[in-house]
Amino acid sequence: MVDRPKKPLALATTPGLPPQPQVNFTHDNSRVTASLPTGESIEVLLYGATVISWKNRFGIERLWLSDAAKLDGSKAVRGGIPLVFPVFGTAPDHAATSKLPQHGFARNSRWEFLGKSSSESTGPSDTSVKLDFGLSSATLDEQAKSLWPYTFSIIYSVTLTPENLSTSIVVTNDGEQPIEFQVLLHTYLRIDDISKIQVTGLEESEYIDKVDAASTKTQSGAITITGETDRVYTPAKGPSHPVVVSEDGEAVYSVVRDNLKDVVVWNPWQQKAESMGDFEPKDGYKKMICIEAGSVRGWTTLDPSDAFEGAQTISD
Ligand SMILES: O=P(O)(O)OC[C@H]1O[C@H](O)[C@H](O)[C@@H](O)[C@@H]1O
Repeated sequence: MVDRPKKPLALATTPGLPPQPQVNFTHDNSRVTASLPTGESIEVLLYGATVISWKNRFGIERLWLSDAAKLDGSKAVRGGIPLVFPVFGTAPDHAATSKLPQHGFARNSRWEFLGKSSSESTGPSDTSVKLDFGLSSATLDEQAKSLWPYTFSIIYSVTLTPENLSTSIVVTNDGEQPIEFQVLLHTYLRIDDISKIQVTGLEESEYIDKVDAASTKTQSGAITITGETDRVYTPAKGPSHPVVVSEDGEAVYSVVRDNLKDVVVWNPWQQKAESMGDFEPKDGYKKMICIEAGSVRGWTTLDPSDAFEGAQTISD
């Protein structure tokens, strides 16, 4: 049988109104996909609301996803953009989150798909699409609820435009006691060759070096990756100052943050990649770098009825 290209889903038009932007969209029990008239596309699993694919208009994948990543809900996805909430790593000394698994429950929970909206300003060439996902104490599974018994709701929005991908999180405290949390957008960016990578935008910033006894250091110059790297930066420049990943001197990604004060830079390198059962191929560490926007040094306190919003925009 010959594989025919799928026909774009034409959205209904109403006489008198301009035609709706044409976004190709699918939604089933496990994932949501969308693509723009200009060719860019995204794929999001309901498990963890994990973005597992972001392709540019030429169909080239921008996110790294392990060949051995579990996509069936049995384990957090190794790759894409897992969402870390309400704890980064583990926090044995922080009573409220001490019982939670590494990186919390958001990446292991099944999210609800709340809907999509698309918009255009001048025509199909600038159509964008936003997908909204929800997780709350009402939909959280019993086990996670028993480990973190707060009343909350989260809306996570993934917006694709021809120029960039944005992910934003809004956490609301619907309960009667303050909530303390950490949050991180754990983005695995796909690159060609780690030895040619430079990360700029974090010069003069203080960081915690997790591979050197959590010592505090100050970045001098651009970051290059020559071994296992696991650092929590608190950027010296504001969130709108981009963190740029360059390959062979050419900027390949730029990450701008909104209300996310920290940036984690992670590459497991050879030995750690070997030790992770779901990391394939084993030399895949040469093809990825995690630039993770979040708020993970200390805790964000959310009073009853308050909401926190944080976002990142990645341009390629
Ligand atoms: O293996 P995971 O639980 O997905 O964590 C993967 C990595 O996430 C972050 O980048 C942390 O800083 C690392 O210490 C951790 O190894």
